[in-house]
Amino acid sequence: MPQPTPPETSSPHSIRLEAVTLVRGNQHVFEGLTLSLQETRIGLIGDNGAGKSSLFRLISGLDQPQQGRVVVHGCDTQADRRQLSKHVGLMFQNPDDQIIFPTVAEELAFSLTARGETRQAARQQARDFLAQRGLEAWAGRAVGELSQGQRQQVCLLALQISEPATLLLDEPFASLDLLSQARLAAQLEASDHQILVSTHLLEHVYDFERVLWLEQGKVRADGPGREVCEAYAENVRERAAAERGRHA
Ligand SMILES: Nc1ncnc2c1ncn2[C@@H]1O[C@H](COP(=O)(O)OP(=O)(O)OP(=O)(O)O)[C@@H](O)[C@H]1O
Repeated sequence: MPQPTPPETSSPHSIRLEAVTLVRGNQHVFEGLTLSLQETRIGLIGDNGAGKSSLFRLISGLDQPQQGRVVVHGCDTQADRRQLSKHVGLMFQNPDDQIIFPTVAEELAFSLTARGETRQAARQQARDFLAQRGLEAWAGRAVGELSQGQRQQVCLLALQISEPATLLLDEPFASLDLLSQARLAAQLEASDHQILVSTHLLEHVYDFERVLWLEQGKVRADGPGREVCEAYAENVRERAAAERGRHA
């Protein structure tokens, strides 16, 4: 008997941008960008304004392209919006853009109610999830009284509890102290999710199997983390030296 063709959603890690044009304000951020992202660990690097956050906004369905399409694990981000949260979760660069609820447990529970859990079950699961990580004391804490780095941790926990197949982490190390950075790096290494990380701290993506260097909405380099990070760092050194020369 012929076997049915498996749906595209069965592909474990598959994100495709097909000839995507994105305009934000009056800025053409991407023009005809085509990308296939299947590796388990992918880093995004590049100057401020290169398009890293915009790429995450497209993949998570927050922004829609003016042309082309974005397909995440078989879900078209425009046509299948309701399915998308199962497949992809975005941790914002600024936790205050993500957090809605006054307490940590409520914020985590929201990730579950958004996926159909009852409020009571979601609250209990949130408390259990925190307790499993030795963070039971955080459950009732007011988010507004946490530090920026702690709020970032809450955002990551809120993503992890809902277990999307792909995590998009926008500068997750930016506000963390060194020990917290090391903890997060170890956590990411141990995770079996597909994880895309945008960062200016190159050491955190240096060993990734794939890193994209974005420059003004285009892919300037794409390859193993070590090669791409070294090429970008060299380019930055050259530009900094040229600037020093001009000001001398
Ligand atoms: N809310 C917005 N409205 C209009 N244009 C925007 C908006 N946010 C970003 N842009 C533009 O989109 C382009 C890409 O910005 P994006 O935030 O994606 O860059 P980035 O690589 O994430 O930068 P950073 O390293 O500073 O976070 C920039 O030219 C920026 O001016």
